[in-house]
Amino acid sequence: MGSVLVFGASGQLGQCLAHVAGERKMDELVFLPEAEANILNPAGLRQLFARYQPTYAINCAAYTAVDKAEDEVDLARQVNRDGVANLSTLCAEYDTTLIHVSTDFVFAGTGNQPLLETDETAPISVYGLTKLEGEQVIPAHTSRYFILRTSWLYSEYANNFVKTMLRFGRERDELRVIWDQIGTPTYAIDLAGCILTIIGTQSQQYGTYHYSNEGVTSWYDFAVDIFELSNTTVKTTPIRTAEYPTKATRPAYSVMDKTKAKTQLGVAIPHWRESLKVCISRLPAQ
Ligand SMILES: NC(=O)C1=CN([C@@H]2O[C@H](COP(=O)(O)OP(=O)(O)OC[C@H]3O[C@@H](n4cnc5c(N)ncnc54)[C@H](OP(=O)(O)O)[C@@H]3O)[C@@H](O)[C@H]2O)C=CC1
Ligand SMILES: Cc1cn([C@H]2C[C@H](O)[C@@H](COP(=O)(O)OP(=O)(O)O[C@H]3O[C@@H](C)C(=O)[C@@H](O)[C@H]3O)O2)c(=O)[nH]c1=O
Repeated sequence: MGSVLVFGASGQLGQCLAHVAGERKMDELVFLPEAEANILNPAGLRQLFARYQPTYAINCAAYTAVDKAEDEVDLARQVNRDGVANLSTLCAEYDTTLIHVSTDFVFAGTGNQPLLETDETAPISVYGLTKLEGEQVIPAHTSRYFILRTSWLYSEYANNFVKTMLRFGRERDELRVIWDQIGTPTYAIDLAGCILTIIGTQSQQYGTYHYSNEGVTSWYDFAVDIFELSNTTVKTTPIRTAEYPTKATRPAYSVMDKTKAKTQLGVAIPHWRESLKVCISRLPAQ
């Protein structure tokens, strides 16, 4: 096995990949934080590809500030589209398989049935639009790619909804959380495991996949379970999206169907509540 370059290594998913690669004793991964590999710098990227001749490139680098993206359209597009194009070009040139991560926010979220990979995309936010544009540039350069669309990532690393809720639970008397946005949380450790399974099995089932944990919930119900599993007592009130105004609009329904990932990649997917228990047990008690 040749080397595996991980871009955006200091973000949440990058750190989860380091965790799982350590557990699986996969020492071919090279973790590249933005300071060592800016995906907007083609010359710097080229030097890395020339030096490592990677078999795989995993792209965890992204502009993920959903509300801020509404005001920083150009920057979001540069990172989420142009950076992906830079990586795809080099992957084609160096015979490198690209594993890229995308989002449920490529969908409008107006339906009520689990979304298939072939369902129509229609993003309703700048973040979602630029992530879709990133998906679309890849096949123009290479056919050896995996695009994994995931949703509601959380883990013990970096900033995420679980850690925000636990902090608010300590700091506030009452929380108001949206209950009319429905989706599935994903433990980023499980997603990292899926990515490393693709590499470990040298899968050639290229294409676009949905990968979240199993099950369905709302942000409100997710918050209630976070508090229950962490023995946190805080009044939590369900509210409608309209009562929590944000700059970006989020999909109302973004549950994804994972049949393709389970059958073609052979990955087992835990239920979100089981994975949440694992994450909470690993977070330091406050
Ligand atoms: N977080 C979530 O809930 C979800 C995330 N996703 C997708 O999953 C992937 C991983 O997300 P996650 O780990 O949570 O996100 P993070 O925001 O935690 O990590 C993204 C990383 O990318 C880095 N980065 C930004 N710009 C560049 C650049 N030009 N060159 C190199 N690195 C850069 C960031 O560095 P810095 O912090 O220094 O800017 C950060 O370390 C992304 O593609 C995201 O779109 C999909 C669904 C849900
Ligand atoms: C903090 C907070 C959030 N919310 C709502 C707002 C929002 O609808 C939802 C989640 O809020 P957050 O800001 O944590 O997460 P958000 O940035 O919307 O999360 C998204 O990030 C991008 C990167 C993705 O790709 C998506 O899959 C999704 O995970 O919870 C409340 O209702 N009450 C609260 O106190």
